Amino acid sequence: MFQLPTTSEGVTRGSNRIIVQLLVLVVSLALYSENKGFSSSLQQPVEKTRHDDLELGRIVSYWAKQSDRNASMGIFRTETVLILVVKRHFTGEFEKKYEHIGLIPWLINNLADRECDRNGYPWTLLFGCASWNIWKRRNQGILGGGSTAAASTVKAIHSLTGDSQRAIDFADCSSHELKEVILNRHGFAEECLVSIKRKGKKNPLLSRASVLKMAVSTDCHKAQQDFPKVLILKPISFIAHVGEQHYASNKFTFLKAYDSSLPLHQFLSTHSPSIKAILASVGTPITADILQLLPEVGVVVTTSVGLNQVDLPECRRRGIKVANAGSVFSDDVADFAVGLLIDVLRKVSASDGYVRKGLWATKGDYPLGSKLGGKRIGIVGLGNIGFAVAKRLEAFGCGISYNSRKRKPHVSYPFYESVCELAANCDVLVICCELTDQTRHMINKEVLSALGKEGVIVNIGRGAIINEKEMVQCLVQGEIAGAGLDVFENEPDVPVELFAMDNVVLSPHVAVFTPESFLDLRDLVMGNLEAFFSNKPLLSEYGD
Ligand SMILES: O=CC(=O)O
Repeated sequence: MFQLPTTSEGVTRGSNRIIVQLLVLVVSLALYSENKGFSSSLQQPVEKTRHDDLELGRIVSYWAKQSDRNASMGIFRTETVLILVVKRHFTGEFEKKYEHIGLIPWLINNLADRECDRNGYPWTLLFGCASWNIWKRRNQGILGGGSTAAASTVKAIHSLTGDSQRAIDFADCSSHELKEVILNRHGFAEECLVSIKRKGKKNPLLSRASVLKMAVSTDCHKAQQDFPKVLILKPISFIAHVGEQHYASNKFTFLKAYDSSLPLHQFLSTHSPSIKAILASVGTPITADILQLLPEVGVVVTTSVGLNQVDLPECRRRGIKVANAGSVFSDDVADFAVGLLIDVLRKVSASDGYVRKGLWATKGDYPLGSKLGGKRIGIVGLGNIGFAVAKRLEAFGCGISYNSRKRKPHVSYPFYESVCELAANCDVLVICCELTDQTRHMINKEVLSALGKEGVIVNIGRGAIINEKEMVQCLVQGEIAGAGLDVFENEPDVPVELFAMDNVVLSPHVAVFTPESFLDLRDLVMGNLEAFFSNKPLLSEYGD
């Protein structure tokens, strides 16, 4: 049975009821909130129910799903905070079960009060959930789980959102022994204690809630000032996708240049002493000019696999570490590459358009596509992604050969030192390499001519690896058979000639993105930043 750490049975039962109400409320909230607003019925006390461990597990599981779904649909995003408090013996099991949402590791790392409570109850954190909106609307504190709960919750809220005002608003509760718990057990600042004592003397009626507010205010403010900053220059779409609350840490805070009205130059100069790291996406150039303004930066963490947006030589010169998205996208992007190839060969999109336009009935059958099995595939760049593409196409019965900077000693596929030679011996080229000075426009007219009239090119690397003008010309003149393109030289601009071609399949640089890979990316990004701030090796440090 799930129990609360209170001194008497009566209080325990009372607290249990509040927790149960809270749980039911949040589950209801998840159900009601989608496009419906919050029903007033949510404010009614709910019937007392017995929740054993199984029930608790089910609720957590339900919530985990809701929270995933809502994060990916962008409904709750920053509005909802989940704070879980589980018995100590739960944690190992939960850690495994819910590691995909990163919640339990977050709790374990971030909530300090994991030891037994002072009554010796062998469990750790409080279970509670809340939505800012609903609590703000009701203007009511929620914390019925005792002082430990109150303090944990407030700390968690601050850590999750990095927003002390929210934590303070939230803390408007009347819980027992807050002062003792917050000041002594949670290590709030000494000056805060002094100030509270002074105020308390002047006003003996000073509420516990005010004490908590002051304590949190001082602590949060201090903590926020002390945290080193991670600079974000432009909005990163996948953070919004996963939900910004999943990017909180007690080791650093995010500093968003795009939220400031200051010109970038001025903004960077103002904050440069506290900026120790940069988080950048694929569309955010990290140039020598920017790095020059940020002498304290020690790491650039990117949300992309490709690093062509980062001035790598300048980072090397300055001793700045660089971490990329490692292999989190490899499977998704490899699936997509195979999808593009099948689409081009078997004319999936083209015949879809044919049916939709009603041409099947009027013009008869659509021209047949060509078989994938047996095709000779040339992989350009046999890294994680190239290898994943090769494995998949091997399973379709294709023959694989490759070109890479170097021959891979443990790979049995035939290796071609020259990409032109590879093209001459293949039916399909799949571009999986990085964009560098060496690979820019590596796929030119000569390579495409070597690929030949029956040849197909698939590009999920970077647009500029192909000389786009020459490729378009080859397609227009029928010098190659088709193309599957996820990336382009000047995104989001796509050569208009391609729009009319049935033998070309286009997608808007999405090959890497799935909600599932975003969650993995979140863990990797946070892991890299946390590692940097703890002086540990980065999880996906880029080395060439
Ligand atoms: O294109 C996307 C990436 O490099 O991750």
